[in-house]
Amino acid sequence: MKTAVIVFPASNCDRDAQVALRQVTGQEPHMVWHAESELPEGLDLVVLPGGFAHGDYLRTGAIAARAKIMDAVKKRAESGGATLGICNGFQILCEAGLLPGALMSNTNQHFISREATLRVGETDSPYTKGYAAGDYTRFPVAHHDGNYQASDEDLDRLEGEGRVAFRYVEPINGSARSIAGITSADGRTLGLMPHPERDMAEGGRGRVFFERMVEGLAA
Ligand SMILES: NC(=O)CC[C@H](N)C(=O)O
Repeated sequence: MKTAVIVFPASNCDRDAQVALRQVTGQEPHMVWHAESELPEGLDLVVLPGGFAHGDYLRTGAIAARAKIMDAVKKRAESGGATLGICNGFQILCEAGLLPGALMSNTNQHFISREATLRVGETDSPYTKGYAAGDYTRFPVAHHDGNYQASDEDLDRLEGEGRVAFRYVEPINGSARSIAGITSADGRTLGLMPHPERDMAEGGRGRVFFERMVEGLAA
C-alpha cells in the first residue's frame, strides 16, 4: 500500500505516523514537505499528521490549510482519495474546507494530555468498517484545540448522513455532540482528534485501528 505523510513546519507527529504506516503496510511512506506542489502518483492514503503547524498561529491549522501541497491534497481528496487527518491534521482538514466545522479551544482552556474512551459511531468508512457500531476503543489524546464545533445544520447533516465516526464517551473538551472524529460525505476522508499512532505496540488499540484501516482501504 502506497502512503504519504505531509510534513508542515512544526508538525510533531509526522514520524509517529511514518512509523505506524510502515508497521501496518510493510512499505516506506513518502514524506512530503508542505511546500511541494505534487503528491507522488498512485497513493492509497495521505495522512495529515498531528502537531502545531506554523505554531498554531492565527487559528490552528489555518496557515497549513493554505500550504502549496494542499491544492494537490484537496484535489485528490475531493476525487475520493483516502485522506486521514489526525489531531492537527483534523484541524487542517476543517480549515481547508474538506470537512465541515472547526476545532476551537478546549472549554477548560488547558492542553489535555490523557487517554480517552471512544465509541464507534458509523462503520461505513474504510477507517471504521472493521469495528461494530457501538464498539469502544481508547486512544491517547493531546490537544489544546479539540473542541469540535459546527452549525446545528452541519451537525444534523453529519449525524443524518452517518458521518460521525467516533465520539468521546465522557465530555473532555466541549466538542459538540461529543464528536471526536468525522468523515467526508463519501467516507474517504477521516478527521480524528485522538492519536491512534501513539499506541502501536502489538495488540495496542491504535495498532488495531491502523490494521483495520489498511484492511478497509484494501477491500
Ligand atoms: N497533538 C496535536 O496535533 C496538537 C494539535 C493542536 N495544535 C492543538 O494543540 O490543539
